[in-house]
Amino acid sequence: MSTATLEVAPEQSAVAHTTPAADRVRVGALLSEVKGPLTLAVLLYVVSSLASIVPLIGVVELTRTLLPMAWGQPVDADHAWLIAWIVAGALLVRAVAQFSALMITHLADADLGASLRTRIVDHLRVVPLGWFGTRSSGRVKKAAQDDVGTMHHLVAHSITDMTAAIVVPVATMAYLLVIEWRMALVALLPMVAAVILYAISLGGSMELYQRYDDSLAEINAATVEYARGIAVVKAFGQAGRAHARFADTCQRFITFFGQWMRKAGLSGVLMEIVSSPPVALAALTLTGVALVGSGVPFIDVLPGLVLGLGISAPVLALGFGFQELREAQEAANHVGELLGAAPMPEPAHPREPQGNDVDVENVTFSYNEGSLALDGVSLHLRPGTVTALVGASGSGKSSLARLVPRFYDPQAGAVTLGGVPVDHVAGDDLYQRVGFVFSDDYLLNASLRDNIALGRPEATLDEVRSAAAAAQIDERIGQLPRGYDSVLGTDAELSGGERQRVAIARALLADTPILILDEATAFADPDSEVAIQRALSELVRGRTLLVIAHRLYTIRQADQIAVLSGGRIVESGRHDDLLASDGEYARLWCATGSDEVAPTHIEGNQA
Ligand SMILES: Nc1ncnc2c1ncn2[C@@H]1O[C@H](COP(=O)(O)OP(=O)(O)OP(=O)(O)O)[C@@H](O)[C@H]1O
Repeated sequence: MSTATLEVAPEQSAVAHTTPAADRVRVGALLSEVKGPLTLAVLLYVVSSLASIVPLIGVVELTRTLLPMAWGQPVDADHAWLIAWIVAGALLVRAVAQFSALMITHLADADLGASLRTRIVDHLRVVPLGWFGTRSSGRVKKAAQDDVGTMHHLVAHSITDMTAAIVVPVATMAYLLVIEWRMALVALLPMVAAVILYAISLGGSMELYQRYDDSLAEINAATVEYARGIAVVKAFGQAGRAHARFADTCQRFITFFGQWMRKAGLSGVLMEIVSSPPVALAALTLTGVALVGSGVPFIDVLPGLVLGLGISAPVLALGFGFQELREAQEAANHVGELLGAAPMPEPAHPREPQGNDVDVENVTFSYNEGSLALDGVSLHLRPGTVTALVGASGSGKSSLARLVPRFYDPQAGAVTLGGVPVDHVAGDDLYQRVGFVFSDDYLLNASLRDNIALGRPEATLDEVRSAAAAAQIDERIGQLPRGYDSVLGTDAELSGGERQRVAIARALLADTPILILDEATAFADPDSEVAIQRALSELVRGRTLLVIAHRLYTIRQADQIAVLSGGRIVESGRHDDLLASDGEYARLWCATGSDEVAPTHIEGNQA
């Protein structure tokens, strides 16, 4: 391995993580769609590589033809011209073949990049909404951007470079063996030595590469953590400790890298030295002189001197090629992992819900094979009523709420909408009936008008404005320099509470009969609590609302309160009845709810 190949690898491999075996994808499988153009490019590179040797052979043959001049003998001028024309022709063929091959590989790369990105984006449309968590945007960015970029180098350059690195030495060797086999063998020696040293430096390298990737990932994570948390750690007077942790991580990497260099570096440096042109030239010159001294004609030694360098020089290119192949394999694994995410099955024969009753029937759900997030839960949401889910942190409120818009499918039991299991309702139909405002609600990098009209792109500006007015955000948008045309993040920045009101305006305009709301979201910004509360009162009117309640005082008037504990509904009823029964709700109320001064609350539709 060359020292160059040991230099800091591209960033993308630094954040690599171990891919589950099931999701590993061979690079070849990803490249299969550009197999035709790549094969053509490789063939053209074979031609170009062979053509690149011709001028060197031409020099030898020209010398052979013109050598008689040195002794004052006539030369065959026609033959000399023929060689010159063949050399010129070969140079032309080489240029055309190389240019065509590179054109083909770059076009194939563009096709492959577009196709992989399209496959990734298409696949994101069918994965369950629950797949999109905190890590998902990073994973998608890495696969669609970094990993597809890594494939670019392989497709556009490495495959052709490696073709040349194999064809040139093999063809040169064949030619030299025919002319003077001893020069051929000496020319081969540096390559053999380089390959042995490369194998030595590769010993255990897969494990070392993995450790290298892991170490870089650790440094990346430590850097991000340090940069993100610096305000907090400084405020708590712990900047020194945080820095020390970061410095420790770097030191561990330096120690590991030093050990690796000591182990693999020496053979890497030796490999570079033995495959370098001066070493090969020295060996060939000494051999040539010895052969001429023993009576071999100089003209038979000359080809070895002129072409011998071409045998060992490509070893480095092969080393780089293998390194790039390894990185492409890593990238292919990440892309495969993303494309392997199980899609949310769409019903083959969708059914139309009859009405807007939501029934959760004896549902059991877990995120993984560990503990159950929901255990035998049943709940009925009557149209036009407000149901609140309450319970301690981790009791399963969000999990239950997210089953209705099919973020996940339960392992047992069913969630039905209008009498039809939600997994039998077409996705578009489901989202026209069920809307949600969750804490991680995302506003697009688009105009406020487009953000609000997301669910109804055909809505007029007046409709958008009246939804915004009901959500108590119209006035604030009016104050922005470009009003409803303001683009978030470019023309306008909004506070957390204001963003929430935009999300509520969006839900209002989408006008779904069923709405699921994370109340913590709605009250994220205390300053705008009253404004948001007014917006919510609009939202509730005439709709079925399922609210994940964190502040009990806000849901005292709810039509139904379901109390969750350890993934089970342990109580349900209205506020007064639940208090009277002196159970879990009464305990929660005493612990939190009754202490609050309630400026506002969500009114039940039937209250
Ligand atoms: N994406 C996830 N992957 C794995 N486990 C999860 C995931 N989300 C939640 N859980 C687990 O499922 C259980 C129920 O969590 P859930 O978020 O539904 O509770 P919650 O009552 O909404 O909590 P909180 O009030 O803190 O938001 C918890 O044990 C939680 O750790």
